[in-house]
Amino acid sequence: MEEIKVKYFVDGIDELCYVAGKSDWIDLHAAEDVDMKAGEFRLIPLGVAIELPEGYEAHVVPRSSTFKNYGLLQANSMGVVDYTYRGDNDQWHVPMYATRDVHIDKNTRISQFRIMKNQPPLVFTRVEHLTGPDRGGFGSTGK
Ligand SMILES: O=c1ccn([C@H]2C[C@H](O)[C@@H](COP(=O)(O)OP(=O)(O)OP(=O)(O)O)O2)c(=O)[nH]1
Repeated sequence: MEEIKVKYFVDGIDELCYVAGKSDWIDLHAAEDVDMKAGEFRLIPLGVAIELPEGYEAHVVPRSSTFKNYGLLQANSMGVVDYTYRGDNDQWHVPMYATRDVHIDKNTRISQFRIMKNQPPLVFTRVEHLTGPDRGGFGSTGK
């Protein structure tokens, strides 16, 4: 098992828990009570900073039930936590947009994350033409 250091910014939220055999995504908790009005945007603190293993990043997405239960949409669709975001003050947050008035209790599980290997270093070379077969452009395969 990979050991990962986690700093908790507040008391009263559950510690991160890897549930073997169910899913390898790990739930994240709101670190404070949150009240939002319909149409409001808020950066909700998740109460943790995490020292990611070298060569990894984390992807943060909503739990499947978050919209149904709270009417919240993650404003950046998916959060990317870089390997370099790993210091004492690098608390994770989730940007949320409220589609209705909502109250969320501190410690509510609103998001989930997993870690992913970084892609290899890339070099981009400008060319006039590509050598691959043409697929027909955006939206060309059907309705
Ligand atoms: O949903 C998110 C997305 C990002 N982050 C943190 C981790 C990430 O490493 C850092 C910066 O994110 P990113 O590079 O995507 O944002 P930016 O808008 O380009 O900001 P920066 O100027 O800090 O790079 O913010 C979160 O806590 N939650």
